[in-house]
Amino acid sequence: MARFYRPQQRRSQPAQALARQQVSALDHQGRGVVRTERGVRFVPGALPGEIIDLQTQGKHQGQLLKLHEVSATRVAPPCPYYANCGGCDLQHLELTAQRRHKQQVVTELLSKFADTRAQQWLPPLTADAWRYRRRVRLATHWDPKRRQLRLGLRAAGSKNIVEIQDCLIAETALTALLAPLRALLPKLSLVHQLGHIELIRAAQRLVVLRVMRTPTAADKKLLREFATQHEVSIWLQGGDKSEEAVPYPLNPDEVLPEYESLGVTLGFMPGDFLQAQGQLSVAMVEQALSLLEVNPADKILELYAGSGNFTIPLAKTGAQVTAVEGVPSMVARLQQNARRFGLRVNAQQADLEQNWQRFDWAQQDFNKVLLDPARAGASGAISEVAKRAPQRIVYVSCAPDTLARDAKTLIAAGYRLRQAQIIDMFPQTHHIECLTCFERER
Ligand SMILES: C[S@@+](CC[C@H](N)C(=O)[O-])C[C@H]1O[C@@H](n2cnc3c(N)ncnc32)[C@H](O)[C@@H]1O
Repeated sequence: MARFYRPQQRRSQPAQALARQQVSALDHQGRGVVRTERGVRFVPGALPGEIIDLQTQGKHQGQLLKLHEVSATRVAPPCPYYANCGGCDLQHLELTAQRRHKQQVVTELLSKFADTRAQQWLPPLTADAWRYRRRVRLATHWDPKRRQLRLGLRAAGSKNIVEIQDCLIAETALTALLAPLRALLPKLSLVHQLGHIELIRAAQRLVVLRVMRTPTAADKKLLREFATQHEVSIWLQGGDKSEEAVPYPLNPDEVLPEYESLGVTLGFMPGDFLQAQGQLSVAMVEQALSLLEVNPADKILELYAGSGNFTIPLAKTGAQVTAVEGVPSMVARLQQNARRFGLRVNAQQADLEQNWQRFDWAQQDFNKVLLDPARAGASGAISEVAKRAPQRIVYVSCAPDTLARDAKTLIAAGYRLRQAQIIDMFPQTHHIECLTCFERER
């Protein structure tokens, strides 16, 4: 019989209490950094300058046990679910300090990974710090014995559901639906086959139910009554279709939902990407166009275009725009949105991490590029962009670590980082959105 080498199971380290430790910094995930005698510990909830007791967890984590000296930037977290939910993991830090921290994180990562710094930091672009999210994903669990529904948010880094009556970062138009949903869902025959539920507030209010089977006629009747009573549009996703199933409206004559971009109203589908905050998204698009200094003579390549949030305002300036997006249905929506305004946009579907030689659109010249990738960044795409040597590049990022990695490629290709700016899209959380503008020097 064949014999295989079996590596020994790594022993987990026993937890240890460490007294009176100094917190030296905040890391890019908003955790306090403590340099103990036996290595660095990352402690959620701890702030720089504080003296704390902590309990070690695993190899590098720590749990905050007691505060001895408290930072002047600490505030009482207003959310009643703060201790269990973990979603708004910076709400114990005063708002201006949160914004300062985010700028510092981007500065440090750019310096560490790209050996560069912004020639100019613009003041953070801000809007409401609470009640700002226009999209909330709720988890559900049905206990058939007790006939009880759990409806809430998934605790950070866990599958546990934290039942909530309110969420202080979600728009009230969405949280107002929590109690009515709690009353409705147990009446549905498919309650035990419910997945997550998404609440969206764009021009309309939407409730998107992930269901593992098609609702019965009685379910549909209840859902329609709910839709009328609460003035929401209900969409269903899943049923007997695949994971990738596109949401479909409960009422077949439902119009396409809409959201606001800069000076335009655009159509989208519930499964499409939508920026977290409405008002700030519009301001961000305006700022990106301003940094790009768009004019009608420009030939612009826009990458990770979604349903056209930046594309349509770009094309409205009279510039020639080629917009590339990976998800085919979003490309179709982008084309629809361009037609809505009688604009000519060269909308293309492509996986931007593939070799660009095979893409016809990539063989043209562009003098400016705007890109807004997902958290993974644009490691393959950014090299292709650099090879084409556009004069100016505006990079919108929701992950400063991948931004810093990609910035390294641009700096090596002869670009300088002219401007950077924090977009405070996710206040109370460690998540960072940031605008950067690169210019070719040589
Ligand atoms: C942060 S969203 C930005 C969307 C749009 N700019 C907006 O403001 O609504 C990133 C987009 O990149 C797309 N995407 C992610 N990876 C991609 C890839 N490898 N190739 C092409 N598109 C991709 C996603 O589908 C998503 O629409």
